[in-house]
Amino acid sequence: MSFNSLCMNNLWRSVFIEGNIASGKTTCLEYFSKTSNIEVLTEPVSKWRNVRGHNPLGLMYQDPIRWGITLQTYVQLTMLDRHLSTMSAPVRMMERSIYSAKYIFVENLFRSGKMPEVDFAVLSEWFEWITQNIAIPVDLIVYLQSSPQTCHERLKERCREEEKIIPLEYLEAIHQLYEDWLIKKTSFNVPAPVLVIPADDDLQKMLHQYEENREKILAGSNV
Ligand SMILES: Nc1ncnc2c1ncn2[C@@H]1O[C@H](COP(=O)(O)OP(=O)(O)O)[C@@H](O)[C@H]1O
Ligand SMILES: Cc1cn([C@H]2C[C@H](O)[C@@H](COP(=O)(O)O)O2)c(=O)[nH]c1=O
Repeated sequence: MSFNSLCMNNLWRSVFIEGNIASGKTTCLEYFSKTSNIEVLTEPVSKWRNVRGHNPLGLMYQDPIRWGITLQTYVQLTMLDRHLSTMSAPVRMMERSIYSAKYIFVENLFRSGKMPEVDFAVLSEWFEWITQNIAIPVDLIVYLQSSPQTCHERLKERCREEEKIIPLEYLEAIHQLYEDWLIKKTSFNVPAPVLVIPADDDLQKMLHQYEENREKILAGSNV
């Protein structure tokens, strides 16, 4: 689809790229960032690692019961900021969303007993207020569906300091929450159609899959 036809038909599209930690989201976005007329918004992980000299991501992994609420409050704010920023191209591809922050990561902390009930209640009130009062545009969710084992391998290879202590079981829990949300659709509201891309393959095969799905992604449609 050409830039002109997208603009003329007022077809501005917002696509979330979802998936487990180290499933390949950033790599996928880097690939599409080479395409003109696509705006790519990666996750603000650098902010989560450094807010005014503090590292809430690192603190959360060290002591989730104490610092989970701190990280997740900041994740929610920075995601909302990303969602509400003015689009600079007819297609926006954004890494994760305010939805996955809540439905996957906050949920996982709470279910695993690592977030006190009062912290979960306060975050939930914030989340519900935001999503009921502020329009968050989304046309399509692309789910990079990878096995927790693959993610574990890639995570070790990437070697982000804060994540060195993540065990396979953590990735399995995140995987299950993603599957319940986006595949089985049994846990939470899914705010847009879902396009599933299997993501265990090597890089070359993944690039091929991205090409095969390019038109759907540009059109913001899973059919
Ligand atoms: N298809 C792939 N095969 C092998 N390694 C990959 C593949 N895609 C990404 N990687 C590597 O795995 C690590 C995590 O990828 P990344 O794109 O950062 O994942 P995410 O953004 O989902 O956390 C990086 O080191 C990246 O180079
Ligand atoms: C959205 C979100 C993320 N995190 C953590 C999980 C990872 O350690 C990083 C994000 O890295 P990725 O390679 O982009 O998956 O942030 C979190 O703890 N809570 C969240 O809501």
